[in-house]
This record gives sequence, C-alpha cells and structure tokens, in this order.
Amino acid sequence: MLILASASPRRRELLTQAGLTFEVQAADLDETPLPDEAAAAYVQRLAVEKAQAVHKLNAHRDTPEDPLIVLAADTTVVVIAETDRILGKPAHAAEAEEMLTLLSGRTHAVMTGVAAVTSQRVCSDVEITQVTFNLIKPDEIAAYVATGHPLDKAGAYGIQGYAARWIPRIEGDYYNVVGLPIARVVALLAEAIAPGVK
Ligand SMILES: Cc1cn([C@H]2C[C@H](O)[C@@H](COP(=O)(O)OP(=O)(O)OP(=O)(O)O)O2)c(=O)[nH]c1=O
Repeated sequence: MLILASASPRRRELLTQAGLTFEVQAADLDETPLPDEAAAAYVQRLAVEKAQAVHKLNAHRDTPEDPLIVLAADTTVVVIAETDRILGKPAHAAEAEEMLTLLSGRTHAVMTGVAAVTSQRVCSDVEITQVTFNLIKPDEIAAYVATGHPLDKAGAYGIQGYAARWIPRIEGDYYNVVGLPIARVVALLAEAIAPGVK
C-alpha cells in the first residue's frame, strides 16, 4: 500500500499522472531549517521526516502481503550566492514581492527532497533543476502577487501557471519544479520495495 504524505494538490496530480494508485495523508511538521543547514540537506531531511511521521501513524497497516510504503517530498527555491538563500512559501504578499524581486533576471535552483519509507528501510534523494527568470517589472510583480497564486508556492511562483511567461529556460526535470520529480520518485519507490533490482 502506498501513502503520499502530502497536502499538495500538485503532487497528487503528478503521481496520478504517472499511473500510481495511492492514499493521501498529509504530515504536519516544523519546517524550520537547522542553523547553517545546506539547502539540499534541508529538503532531504524534511522529506524523510514527513514520510517517517506518516509511516509511524500507519504502522499497524503494514502486512507481509501488502507492505506499507510512504512517499513524501519537500520543494524549496534556492538563490545561490555567498551563502545559499532558501526561499520557502512566502508568509504574506510583501514577502512574495521580495522573493520575486530577488528571482527577477537571474537563475536559481529548485531543489526537491524525496523520501520513500518502509518498515525495512529509508530511501531518499534530492533532485535539482536550474530555472532562469527574465527581468520582471515591479508593477508586473505586484499584479501577480495580487492574484494570490504565489502564496502557497515555494519561491512565490508556479512554473505551471502565469509565471511561465517569465521563464525562457530550465535545465533539468520540469516536474521537479512543480513539486515532484516523477522519474526519480518511481526509481526511489522501486529501490525501497526491492533494493538492487533494476
Ligand atoms: C517553484 C514551484 C513550487 N511549487 C509548489 C510545490 C509545492 O506544493 C510547494 C512547496 O511547498 P512544500 O513545503 O514542498 O509542499 P506543501 O507544503 O505544498 O505540501 P506537503 O509538505 O504537504 O507535501 O510549492 C509549484 O507548484 N510550482 C513551482 O514552480
């Protein structure tokens, strides 16, 4: 039995699109980075913690005939400078405007940590996609933030929506930017169920 430990409608859609059958049960965790935690380590740790929390709550449903496997992910936008700047979901409109101003006219990394947890093992990984933004005018940023769409998204934008008009290229997995690197997830699930079998 597969459980997706996520409240994200995008993750649900992508997993369905890839042909998997699953239940959904969101994990509720403190998402504060540890002091000096690198971005890749942070998203991987959160994905593992989400999957482990939901696995624990459902451990009684794990049987040899139908082993329980819990999948979780965490996506963050990272502006690489002297120190990584981690952009999670904006807390309010002013923070969304600040994030989009920072992303305007530069390339950033979108990192998604993914984890698959069974009673036997914890498998996890990080997928990274580089996303390039054109320069965005301040009035365009204000209008986009006013739509409300940036507020539930890491880095204050959704590549799958209106913001696509500012993104001339990406390098890497598109689905990773939307929140779930499908090909990586399918490989991770296979590894969690039967390690070493390709
Ligand atoms: C950069 C980007 C992020 N996002 C979304 C994906 C994630 O839903 C969200 C990042 O927040 P997350 O904390 O990774 O996920 P979540 O809180 O929505 O769901 P859960 O923790 O329960 O799994 O931002 C987009 O939809 N499009 C984008 O282009």
